[in-house]
Parts: sequence; structure tokens; C-alpha cells
Amino acid sequence: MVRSLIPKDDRQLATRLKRQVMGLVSYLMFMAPLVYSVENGWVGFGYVGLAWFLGVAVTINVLFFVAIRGGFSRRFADPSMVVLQVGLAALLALVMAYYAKEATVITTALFFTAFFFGIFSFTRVQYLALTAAVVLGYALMLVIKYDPSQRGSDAFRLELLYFVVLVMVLLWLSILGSYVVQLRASLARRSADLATALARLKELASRDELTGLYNRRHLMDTLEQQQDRAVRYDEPFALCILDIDHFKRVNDSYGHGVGDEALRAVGECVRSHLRRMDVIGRGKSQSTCGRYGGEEFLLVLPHADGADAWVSIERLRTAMHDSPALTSAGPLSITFSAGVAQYRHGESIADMLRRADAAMYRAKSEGRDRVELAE
Ligand SMILES: Nc1nc2c(ncn2[C@@H]2O[C@H](COP(=O)(O)OP(=O)(O)OP(=O)(O)O)[C@@H](O)[C@H]2O)c(=O)[nH]1
Repeated sequence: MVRSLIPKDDRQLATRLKRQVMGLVSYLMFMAPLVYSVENGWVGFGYVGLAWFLGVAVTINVLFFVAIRGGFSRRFADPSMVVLQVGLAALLALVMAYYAKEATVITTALFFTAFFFGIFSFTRVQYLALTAAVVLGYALMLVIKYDPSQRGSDAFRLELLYFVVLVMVLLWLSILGSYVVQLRASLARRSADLATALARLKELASRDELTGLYNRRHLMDTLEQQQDRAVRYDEPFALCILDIDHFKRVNDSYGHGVGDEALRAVGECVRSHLRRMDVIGRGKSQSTCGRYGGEEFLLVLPHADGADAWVSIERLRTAMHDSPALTSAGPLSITFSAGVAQYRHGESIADMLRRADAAMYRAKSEGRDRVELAE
């Protein structure tokens, strides 16, 4: 039952709730030693008192569980409400300290357990403040528990001993606990930095250095994703292989450097054309373009059938035909030939690419500066 109360799709919430269950189990753990103490008269209450104590502890835990699970606690800076929870647990431990006779060990263990939960978020100041509050509370409890005539008794002196030891242990726990909290925070920072660096690396690994467009590896991944989607949802998608016409002449006439500039200009023209097309087809997944090889580009057009894709690439062809690429050698007239293929159910990506390639070669052989639709 508890398992179904802990969501699987929200890891943070699941962790908070698991901690809450841990807190509940911690109290139930004390049941056997408490029963044993009641049985032997080592605490100043009977079974009714015990039922009250455990009842209050369990109710507090269940209320916190509900507040966290229901989202109420999200409005606080600390959605686990650890400060409040540890404070209440320490208060319960003080109540137990008041009633404890020979069973003082249970009180110490209760304080220990409460302080332990601070490890999940307490700062050193919070830990020390809690220690100070407990010390004050314990001192007050001693004043209430022992009237002046009892303060010379062995029981009182023993209680003072427990008190001093408790203060020592709680101080030690505060320092150690806040150190663990700091370690956890620095670990979380490092793993966040690592995740950012990894994302940056992935981004770099998917880009073509010259044009900044996606590289062949990323394009192949995109094509596979589109193929999966097309199969699963029975939706079309198309691709286009675009090859610059007579690019060798650009290199031969103006040098490789200017050739590179022309490639960048073509890349930018393709990218801005696709961006415009995506704005028109709002709400659908975005098109992808990248450098497929030397002077070849590849475009992936989700949701498009062959005819749609052809129209879109034909517009791009006209745009490129009409606007020269700006290079340091001046404006250069650049055209391309392209082959467009629509995905056929059941075919491999390699076959689809082969068909688009064949269409592109047909465009070349029929005079260049053309877009052909694959058969
Ligand atoms: N500047 C530059 N040139 C490149 C790059 N990659 C490939 N090329 C050049 O692109 C040219 C491709 O030439 P070809 O395959 O003969 O084709 P083409 O001259 O474009 O002629 P068609 O494709 O038949 O229209 C070669 O000169 C390559 O050196 C690059 O990264 N930078």
C-alpha cells in the first residue's frame, strides 16, 4: 500500500516520502523497548501513556506524509519540513525524558534519531540552534521533574550526568551532521556541473565544426527517431539530400577558404529557411538540417510527405538561386541540386537515403539547380 503512495515519476518527492516512512519506522522500532520498560516500571507511565506517546508520534509522521504527498509542503523553502519535524521529534524526546526513570537510554536514542534526520538538510547554525533549544528544554524539564528537595538525590545527580553526556553527544552530532550536509551540497553542486559539462559535450559532439549545423552522426540518430515515430504513429516524414552545384569551381577559382565561407553561407540559408518553415507549421516537431558530407547537406522534415517536402525545398532552391552567398571574395552565385524522399513503411534508413541520393543525381544529370522527388 505504502509503495503505491510513493510516486515513481517524481524522484524528489519519492525520496522525501521514503524519508518520512523511515521516520515512522524509527518510532515503531522503539515500541518493543518501551513495552519492556513499561512492563518493568522503568518509565513513569503505563500502557495508556505508551499508546498516547506512540499515537502522537505516528500521527505527526502521517500528517507530514500527507502534507508532502499532497503537495502542501511545496510552498516552503524546505518542502521536507525537516526543521519542524526534527524540532517536534526533539520535543517528544523531551517528554520521554520527563517520564523516563531507569530507561534513560531510550531518551538518548530518541534524541540521536531526531538529530540524525537533520543530516538531510540542516546547516551548522540550525544544528547548533536545535542543540541549544534541547539543552534549555532539558534543563527546564529537570527543574519541573525534580523539586528542590530531590536535587541532592542520586537519581538527580545521575540525571545531570545524562544531561551532560547528552549535550556532548548532541554537539558532536551537530558538527558531524552539518559536515555531512556540506559534503552532500558540494556533491550535488559537482554533479550539476558535471551534467552541464556533459550536455555541452553532447552538443559539441553533434555539431559540424565548419557550419555549426548538426553533423552526420546526429542526422543519422534523428532519422532513426523519425523512423520509429513514423512506424509507431503511422505518420509521414521526408528527407532531402542537397548537393551544391559545381562547388569545385568555387574552390578552384577563389581558394578553399572562400569555399568554406560559401559552405557556411549555404548552411545559414538552409537553417533560416527551415526555421521559417517550422514557424508556419507550428506545434509540430522541428525540422533538422546538417552537413552530410563535403558539400552535401541533409534535411529531415517531420510530418511532411514527399509533395510537401518537395514544395519546401523548391522554395529554398529559389531563395538560394536568387540571393548570392556573401564571401570575402564578393557575392557568389550558388545553386544546388536536391533529391527528396518520403519514408516508405518498412524500408531501412539506408534505402531511403539511397533513393534520395538517386533523385539528387537525377537532378544533377537533368541540368542542376533542380529538386527531384525520389521514386
Ligand atoms: N572549401 C571546402 N571545399 C570542400 C569541402 N568539402 C568538400 N569540398 C570540395 O567540394 C568539391 C566537390 O566537388 P565535386 O564532388 O567534384 O562536385 P562539384 O564540383 O560540386 O560538382 P557537382 O556536384 O557535379 O555539381 C571538391 O572540390 C571538394 O574539395 C570543405 O569542407 N571545404
